[in-house]
Amino acid sequence: MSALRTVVFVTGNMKKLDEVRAILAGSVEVINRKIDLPELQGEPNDIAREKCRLAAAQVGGPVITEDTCLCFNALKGLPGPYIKWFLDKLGHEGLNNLIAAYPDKSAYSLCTFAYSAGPGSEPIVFEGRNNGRIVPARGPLDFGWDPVFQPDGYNETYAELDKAIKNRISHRSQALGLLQKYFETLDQK
Ligand SMILES: O=P(O)(O)OP(=O)(O)OP(=O)(O)OC[C@H]1O[C@@H](n2cnc3c(O)ncnc32)[C@H](O)[C@@H]1O
Ligand SMILES: [Mg+2]
Repeated sequence: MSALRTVVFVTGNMKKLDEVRAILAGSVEVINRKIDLPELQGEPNDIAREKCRLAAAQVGGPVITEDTCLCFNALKGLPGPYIKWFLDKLGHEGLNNLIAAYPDKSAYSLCTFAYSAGPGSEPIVFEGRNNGRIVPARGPLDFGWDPVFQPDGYNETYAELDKAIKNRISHRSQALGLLQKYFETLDQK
């Protein structure tokens, strides 16, 4: 059997780290570096790439980074990459209020992982997306906007779902599935 691949994941968010470790368990060993990286404004893809370039430069070696968006269709994709600040300022109720005037409560969670082989090496991005809708908060309050996002096909919010189910269907697990496939192609070289 080949040795586990080890990768440095630069994030300040320990809940993300827990999920990434759970999803990649048995295939990739994840080492955390907690560096607060500045984040660009703009499109999710560009934000994710730039975050990864900065992380690779700081770490001086191969890294992964991740940027998560929560996009409301009634608001043409906003708050998107700015969800962290909207959630901080408005809370779960405020997120619901943002779209109170719109009949369309549909939303999607979008996760963009970026991998750089090291400083100067152009990041490669892997996107995962899960459709759902915004609901009044239900379930444990310990991870971001999980209580207000109900994925399509489920009667529970992300927060209410068993962690193993969230980790099977989430934006994050879909993006990591693509990253794992990419790592497999590297292993074959
Ligand atoms: O250091 P980084 O990796 O940037 O960590 P962060 O917490 O700043 O994360 P983002 O910049 O990607 O902002 C995403 C926001 O969405 C939250 N979030 C991320 N993934 C989530 C998930 O799966 N469920 C609920 N909330 C999530 C997270 O707590 C932030 O408030
Ligand atoms: Mg961040």
